[in-house]
Amino acid sequence: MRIGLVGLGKMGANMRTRLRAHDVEVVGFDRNPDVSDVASLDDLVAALPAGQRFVWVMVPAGGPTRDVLAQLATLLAPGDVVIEGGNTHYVEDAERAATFAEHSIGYLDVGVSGGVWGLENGYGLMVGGDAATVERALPIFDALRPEGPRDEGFVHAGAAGAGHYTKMVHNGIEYGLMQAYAEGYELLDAKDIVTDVPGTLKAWSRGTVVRSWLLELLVKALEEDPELADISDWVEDSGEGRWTVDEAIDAAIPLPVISAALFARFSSRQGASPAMKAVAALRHQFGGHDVRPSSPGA
Ligand SMILES: O=C(O)[C@H](O)[C@@H](O)[C@H](O)[C@H](O)COP(=O)(O)O
Repeated sequence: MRIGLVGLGKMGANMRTRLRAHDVEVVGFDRNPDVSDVASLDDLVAALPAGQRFVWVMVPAGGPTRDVLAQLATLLAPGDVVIEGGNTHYVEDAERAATFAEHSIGYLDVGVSGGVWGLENGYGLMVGGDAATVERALPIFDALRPEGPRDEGFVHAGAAGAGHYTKMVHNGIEYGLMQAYAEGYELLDAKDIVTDVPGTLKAWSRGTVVRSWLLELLVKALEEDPELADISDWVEDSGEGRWTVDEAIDAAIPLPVISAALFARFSSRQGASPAMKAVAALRHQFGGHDVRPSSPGA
């Protein structure tokens, strides 16, 4: 089997390597000529058999993905299939699938988890789209997913959008889990009677109820930098957590843990908190309680 792969950044380049190692021929295109197999998207499309093409798109979500999909819509032929593997907001998928369907081009949305470790461990895959198209693409998914039973690492989760929806919820859970481990780490670190924090976390990685891959990664991070001295406390977010919380609000489903984890990231970016200044000012107003002077620049 031979497929096209658009986007050869951190994720796409590793996926190309894994696909090739599993006997899937890959024609990769990236705007960076140093990593690209072909000079243009047109060349990628020309290198694949018309009507049987699979083109996996792995470029940043939002504008870059939309641009590539718009170009593919003009280049592909009936029978071809587009697989969109970025961290796209699921609300975009149904319309895209319908637009491609008007040209008899298949469209699958795929949530891809595993980060830079996916090359070695395989990628967790969550797929949305129609069953016949998913069936046709199974050899690609089988090459990318972890070794072992297909249903432990791959799911056809439902209709168009279900792949990105399930990845969104997965990422919301990821926010909550990371926050819980991080808070536990801080509490351990603050206690003088606990003299081996990294050792405690490492010990938890086998046998305990809270063992997990994220915990192993925290142990690894502390082995590399025991005080996390080289890492600032600023935490970005790429949108998945916000979409998860938006979705919960729409459905009136309480998500206290995931929301708190999202808001903790926002707090991480505030040098000084206007809200907490206001709380201190109010305590001072009604109770005459002491306030601390602000430090310069805060
Ligand atoms: O499952 C995964 O492999 C990760 O979730 C991956 O997709 C990526 O690292 C996150 O999207 C980062 O998301 P935030 O920037 O929102 O933390």
